[in-house]
Amino acid sequence: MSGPLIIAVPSKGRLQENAAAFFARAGLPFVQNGAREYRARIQGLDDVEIALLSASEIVGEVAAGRVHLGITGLDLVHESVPEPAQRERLIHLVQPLGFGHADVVVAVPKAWIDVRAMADLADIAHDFRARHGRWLRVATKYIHLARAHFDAHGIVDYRIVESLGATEGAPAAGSAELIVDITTTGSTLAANALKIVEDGVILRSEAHLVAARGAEWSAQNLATVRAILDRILAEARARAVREVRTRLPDAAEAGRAAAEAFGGTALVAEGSELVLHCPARRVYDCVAWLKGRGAKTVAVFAAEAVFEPENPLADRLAAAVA
Ligand SMILES: Nc1ncnc2c1ncn2[C@@H]1O[C@H](COP(=O)(O)OP(=O)(O)OP(=O)(O)O)[C@@H](O)[C@H]1O
Ligand SMILES: O=P(O)(O)OC[C@H]1O[C@H](OP(=O)(O)OP(=O)(O)O)[C@H](O)[C@@H]1O
Ligand SMILES: [Mg+2]
Repeated sequence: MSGPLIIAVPSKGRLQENAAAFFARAGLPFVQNGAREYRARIQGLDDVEIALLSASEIVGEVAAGRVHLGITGLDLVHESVPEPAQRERLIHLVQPLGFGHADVVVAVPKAWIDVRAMADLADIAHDFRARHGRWLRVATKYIHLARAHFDAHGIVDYRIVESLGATEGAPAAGSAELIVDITTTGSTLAANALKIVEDGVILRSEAHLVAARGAEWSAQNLATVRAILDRILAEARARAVREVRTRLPDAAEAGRAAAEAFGGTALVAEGSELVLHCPARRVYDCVAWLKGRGAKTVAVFAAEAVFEPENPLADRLAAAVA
């Protein structure tokens, strides 16, 4: 028998709650695995093991092929495996998850009124060195992302000061002149009197489900991952549709026309019975249209899951790890 499918999920920090909620929504709730706090299981799936790690450790585990799947931020994926060809070879992006949005940005003191774009920063960096006899210092934990962006803008007169926390405080503390860090609402930057440089957005990040191309994927692991992705997709599809039920004398004809008009699907259109799946955002247009055709009672339901025969996420993943 092959080993379990291992999924690494953030155990702390910004992504933890959302990651657990994401699996729970798909009907895949975590249950604690006895006394081993850093391990959990998914209820009902015996051949899955959840490894609870920090978001940054997860990228390393995925890149090394020690886990099959992981949830982590795109910023960490790019920072941990900066070289594009290598990243492509090691990590398959299964799906963006719609949470954990954060931009990696270059930010300078608001008081630097002459610095608006990266080009201004290049001028300042050069002058700074001539004037102070030392390099401009950039505080960051995104060392590779910062270097690549500075390179791309032809900035060479600077030095990176590695920061492991409270990076935004570095300029005021005098340990660096500017920073590269993530921001979401901008409030931490504002509180520290920093502003984003115009072309200083290095990466727009979001939490992703990622797969390890270098892990050992047994046929059983692939089947399990397909079952998991089936449920994830079914939940996402369900959120996007409403089920509309009614009776009409010409249900078959009305079903065809409604499906075409609203971009939906007629699930049942026989005799006088009509069951439609309609995009959620168009559901009331669809109801009005059915009433216009003579429908009396029209009932609208939210679906819990909508399973379809095809699973493009699982197909792409299988191809990526083949
Ligand atoms: N303010 C934020 N809003 C939304 N997502 C964020 C925010 N800050 C960070 N993230 C995302 O969550 C990831 C993990 O950040 P977080 O600060 O939770 O990690 P951490 O637990 O501090 O990790 P470590 O201790 O390894 O640095 C980030 O890399 C980013 O993708
Ligand atoms: O733009 P904002 O909405 O203000 O968010 C940005 C801040 O959030 C993150 O820090 P976090 O609170 O996770 O603390 P940490 O640095 O200890 O990880 C990030 O490192 C920024 O400091
Ligand atoms: Mg943080």
